[in-house]
Amino acid sequence: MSSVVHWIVSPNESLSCVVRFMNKNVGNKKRGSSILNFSSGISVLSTDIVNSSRSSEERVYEVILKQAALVGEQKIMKRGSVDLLKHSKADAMTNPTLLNEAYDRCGEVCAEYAKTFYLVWCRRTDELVDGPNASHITPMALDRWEQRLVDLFEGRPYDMYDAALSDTVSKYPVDIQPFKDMIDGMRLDLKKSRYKSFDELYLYCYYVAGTVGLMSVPVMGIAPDSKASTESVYNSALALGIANQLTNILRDVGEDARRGRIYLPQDELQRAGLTEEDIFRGQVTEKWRAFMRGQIKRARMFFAEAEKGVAELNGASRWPVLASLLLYQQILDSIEANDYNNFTKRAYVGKAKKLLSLPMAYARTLMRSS
Ligand SMILES: CC(C)=CCC/C(C)=C/CC/C(C)=C/CC/C(C)=C/COP(=O)(O)OP(=O)(O)O
Repeated sequence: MSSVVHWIVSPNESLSCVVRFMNKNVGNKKRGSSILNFSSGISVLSTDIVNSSRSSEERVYEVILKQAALVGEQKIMKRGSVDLLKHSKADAMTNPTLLNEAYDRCGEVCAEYAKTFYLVWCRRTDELVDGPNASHITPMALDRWEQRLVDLFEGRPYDMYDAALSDTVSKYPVDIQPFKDMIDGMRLDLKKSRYKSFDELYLYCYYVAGTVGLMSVPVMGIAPDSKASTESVYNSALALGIANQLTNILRDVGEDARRGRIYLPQDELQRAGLTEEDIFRGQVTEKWRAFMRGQIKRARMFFAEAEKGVAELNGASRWPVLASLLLYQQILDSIEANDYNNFTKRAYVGKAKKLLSLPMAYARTLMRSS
């Protein structure tokens, strides 16, 4: 059995969102005060890969504001005692047996693939560009996938998995934008294998992972007694996605280079006196260690930002989120323990450490809620 804890966000909506830990393989602040600070001193440039003069962070913050507004609207609707379920967009799935089966199927997918954290729709999107058929994937296929997304948001799911998500988005204040942005991330991945600056890399991390945080919070819910602004909670959720993705990137430098990809800011590599050839050669030098120290420091800053938001989530979500944060963060420790050899040694967190993270996370969430 690979998983010790299997957490489901909401008891009956059992699964458009599932967190799994312990897999055998797993080797009212406003913007400006937080995320911007992470990158300052490293590089906040206005280089934009989406043909706009806005910086990536501004682009992402607009999505957060839209999401926060949606939560506000839902509160007003509830106060006006409108039964959201009665007005559900998901007319196609009024059959509860079918719907339960749809959620069960999603559960099976999670049980099969999830290592740390998992959303079925995200997995399927990722599979399009990273799965066995990835070499045949075209921008047109991604366009069709996006149309399917729009359809399911409008209550016209295409299959069982879509039906579960369609049901969930009809019941929670979930905005479609992060989902669309994730597909944009896949489009980007098809054509781009280098990142000029951290600003470019940040946008990529938002597309493929920050979006996951934004999709999750409306379902997890913010604690009713939370004093934090909705934006600040979304900001932390975004930070967790970014932190996880940066960690993933740092863990997989060698593996990615063997696929001809370098997900590291080129300007920072240059400043560290490193060339692409150094990465393809994969030698751990003093320059590489110094560069990696800076990258790890930045990833940890995003984890710290994320942690601030955990206490603001609904009680049931705090522990699994914090546990997943602590687990993933330890991959950074493991890169250090490997003396920064992320070319040929895979950084992973051992079972004992993983097991220990669970009660630690539990104790910390108890301390916060008391
Ligand atoms: C902190 C607050 C307020 C809320 C939490 C919001 C959430 C749930 C954010 C999670 C974001 C997330 C998990 C993004 C995915 C990033 C990522 C790199 C996932 C990799 O997952 P796996 O594929 O299981 O990992 P491995 O590649 O290590 O196997």
